[in-house]
Amino acid sequence: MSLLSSSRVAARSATLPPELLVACLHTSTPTYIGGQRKAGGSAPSRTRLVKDLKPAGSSGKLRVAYQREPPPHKDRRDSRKSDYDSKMSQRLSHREDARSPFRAPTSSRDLPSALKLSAGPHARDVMRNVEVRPRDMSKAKVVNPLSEDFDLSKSIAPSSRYSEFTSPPLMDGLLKSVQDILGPDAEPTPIQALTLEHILKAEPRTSEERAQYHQWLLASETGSGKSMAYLLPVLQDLKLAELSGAPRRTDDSSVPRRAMNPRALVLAPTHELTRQLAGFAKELLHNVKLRVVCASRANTPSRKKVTAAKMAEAVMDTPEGDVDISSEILVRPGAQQRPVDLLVGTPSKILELARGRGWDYEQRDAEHAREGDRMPRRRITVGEPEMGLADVEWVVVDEADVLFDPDFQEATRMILADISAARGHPVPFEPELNLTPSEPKARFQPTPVDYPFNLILTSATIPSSLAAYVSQFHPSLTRLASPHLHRLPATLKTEHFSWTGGNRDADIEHRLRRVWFEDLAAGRRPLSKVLMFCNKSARAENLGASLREKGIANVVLTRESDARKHGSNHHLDGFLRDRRADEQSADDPQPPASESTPGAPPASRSPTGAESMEQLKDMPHVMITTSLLSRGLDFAPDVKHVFIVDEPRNMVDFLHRAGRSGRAGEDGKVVVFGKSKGRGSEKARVVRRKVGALKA
Ligand SMILES: Nc1ncnc2c1ncn2[C@@H]1O[C@H](COP(=O)(O)OP(=O)(O)OP(=O)(O)O)[C@@H](O)[C@H]1O
Repeated sequence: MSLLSSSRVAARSATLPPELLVACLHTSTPTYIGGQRKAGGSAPSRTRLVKDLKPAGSSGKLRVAYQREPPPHKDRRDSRKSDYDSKMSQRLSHREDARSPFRAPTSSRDLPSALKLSAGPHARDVMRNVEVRPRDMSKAKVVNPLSEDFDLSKSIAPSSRYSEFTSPPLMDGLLKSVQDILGPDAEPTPIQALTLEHILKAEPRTSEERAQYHQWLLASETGSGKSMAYLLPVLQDLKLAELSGAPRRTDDSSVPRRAMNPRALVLAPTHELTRQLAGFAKELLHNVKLRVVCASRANTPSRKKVTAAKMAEAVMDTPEGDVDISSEILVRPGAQQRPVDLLVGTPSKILELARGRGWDYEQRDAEHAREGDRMPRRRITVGEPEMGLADVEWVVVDEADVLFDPDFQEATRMILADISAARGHPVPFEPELNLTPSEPKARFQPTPVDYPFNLILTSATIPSSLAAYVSQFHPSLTRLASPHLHRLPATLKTEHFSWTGGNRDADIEHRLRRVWFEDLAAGRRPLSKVLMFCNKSARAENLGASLREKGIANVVLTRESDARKHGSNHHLDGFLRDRRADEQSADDPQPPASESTPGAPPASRSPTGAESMEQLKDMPHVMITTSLLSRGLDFAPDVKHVFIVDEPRNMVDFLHRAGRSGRAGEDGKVVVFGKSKGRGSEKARVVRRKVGALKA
């Protein structure tokens, strides 16, 4: 029986007993390798598409469950450590440039339409919730694709007790900063209410409390204020400890003296995000002095990077105790090294600072090989540890589903293990992580890891890989979740745009111009900015060139873009949220709303905003990127539209891409392009149903 036959089986299943049906599928499951169909189930398979077909409940519906087998880790280990940053970029810019070995075949006419969506690493998340009715395949009902991965009922939901940023529990300085940033009437979002209630301490912790460590998972939809939710309790704890004179481990002369000695670390997957997070932490600390350093100097090759010792000295050289990462680090010989409070960086950068340059010897090995060096391949000595980790009491892993995904969890866990060792409580570290319990579920015993510091994991999506990691290694972790997790923000509208069948770039241009015509008609100024997501870098470049030819200025940003190499976020200027610009515009008089549209919302000013279509030739209002920029970045409120130009590979990526707009209660719209008629249109219909299932 071929897979076509999932549909035919489905159609005939009403007459088959379920056990027979399942057995029948299990014995003859076809397998697919790299898109090639192999006969039977005997070939060694990485991707197994059909796992089970069984009746769901009493409705008589059949439910198709799909499973992706994990990749053999060994194959990827060799390259894993080399150039982590570029791989992270690759990974984020999507899993898409390289054909995933887990892709489902897209050509087989026999496949049920739901299977024809190409499958990325989260294929299982996307696929497995398609319920197929025996008699009508076209009306397959889709439930939220992520709802099964993370059981919201096991999480703590927000209560009404912390519905205000009051003081206490928030210290005055932080409260003032929050009000400066969000306005005097700001109220905590649900995830912030949860962290105020469960993580934030109003009084300095006693020495007994300081010896007990906790783990939390913060899960809430995009744009719901998770950064502030974790920064407030961490910064307050650091300040209270400082004020109460709580001892640091490095006060003990037996602990080796090293550079920086941060008390808290925030890990994030991209340099752009680390810079934005560090900037945000500094804003929160406007009235409470603590030292925040961003460790990012972009994706420059390892040998050009600054060392922990140089950074520590540079921290001394600036009045705010802050490093200007865009300038060269000046070393002042003999400068006293004062400790840092909060360090924000990518895992690779933090490892480089902590272990010393050259920790990732495999990268150097690869460089030697590239340069034609005939030296025998050898393991290059790992540098001396430079940055002290003994004082780290807090670690936040932002975008935890990326940093604990199978490709990157090793570097992340390596940092956690290094900190534990530096704090005198080493934990076992296995480079390979097996998240699949070998024992039957009933006998499966989790293997908890007790890190000697407080750990916060946070993400807008908790896919099965992260859920499995958490259950296995942190079974007692406290789950704080917003009730809207795995949903699109309520203020984000969705639209499905159908390709006309002609030139697709022309279709995109047409839709783009409509955005601005609508703005003009409604008297909205400046004109909206648009963020476009493509699946491949080359596609992004081509689309950018095509729009430029039509007189639409745009910025293309992919992992190869030179603009990313300068160690600052200037390449994102005009698109990222910039509060200083917002404040300036608030001081400016507002232009009157168009007379032709009485009642139109007041227009806002932006230093980079175009007021007319003519200005769009010179002023980029379009940013074209891959999923590289889909994670965590807080785009400006005038980024009112997100265009998903290529079919989303999975719903996790879709949520993050779409969530760059409609943030913090702002209006936004996500436009999903797809085919509505003819061959291939079934894919778009499936996407449409899945997107519908994500609506708030
Ligand atoms: N209580 C609040 N009220 C209004 N706006 C808020 C509040 N808290 C945070 N914000 C704003 O919401 C925006 C989004 O916040 P943030 O980037 O932390 O979201 P996030 O949940 O981390 O999103 P993502 O999942 O995309 O990373 C920021 O501009 C922030 O200033």
